[in-house]
Amino acid sequence: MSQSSPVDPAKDAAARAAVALVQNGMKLGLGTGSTANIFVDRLAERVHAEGMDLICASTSKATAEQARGLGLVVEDLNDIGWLDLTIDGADEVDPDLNLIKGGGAAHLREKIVATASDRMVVVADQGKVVDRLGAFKLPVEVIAFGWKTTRRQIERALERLELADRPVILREKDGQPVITDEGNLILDLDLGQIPDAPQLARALSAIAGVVEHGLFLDICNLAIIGRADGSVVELEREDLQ
Ligand SMILES: O=C[C@H](O)[C@H](O)[C@H](O)COP(=O)(O)O
Repeated sequence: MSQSSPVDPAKDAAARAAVALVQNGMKLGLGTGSTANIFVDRLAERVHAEGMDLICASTSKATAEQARGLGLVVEDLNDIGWLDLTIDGADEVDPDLNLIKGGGAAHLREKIVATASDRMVVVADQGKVVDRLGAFKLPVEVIAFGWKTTRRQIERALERLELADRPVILREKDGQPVITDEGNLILDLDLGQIPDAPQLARALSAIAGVVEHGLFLDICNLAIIGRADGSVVELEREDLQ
């Protein structure tokens, strides 16, 4: 996180509230993206102020570099084994704490880390809260080999789910395909609205060439939503059942 640019107060409020959940000795998953980056900054401040002893697993090369640069201990998930808590951002959060993630192309590692954790907590600003998932284009990580065929299979699956003619777009940056940390491509599904997220998740996971989609269903335990005035609202799964 660059400290030269002003920190978004809503993201900062959520990040600070999340740092308070961290306990000494924890094995902690670190997310990816601008809100997760602020969390890592605030976490490092507390770790140094209090002499905390943490071991972190990162969801991306970028976050690992940031965290190590701030003096945090980052180890391979294989060596850590299981995590107490993961804190990560999200692109959309619905009322059941289902998420769309992957706007930063990191959702594959993010899902592995989140599901290897006792708890996953999302930090986000109010703008990420939606009634129904799908306005944010759903990221799907695919193998580069035969990716156009995989795209066609995705389009066919969408047709079967009565989501025909929704654009499936290869993500590019500076005119080049975005390559994930795992060396794959990202297809963004412009769905507008997702009527049945579990059904879509199953359909995408069944396609050869799809590595992972950005739907995080029944994974998040708590969402800390920051507001511009610096206040936060906490949405817990238990509250919603
Ligand atoms: O791949 C990226 C991640 O899923 C991010 O956590 C997500 O895109 C949210 O990022 P930000 O906090 O920058 O909005």
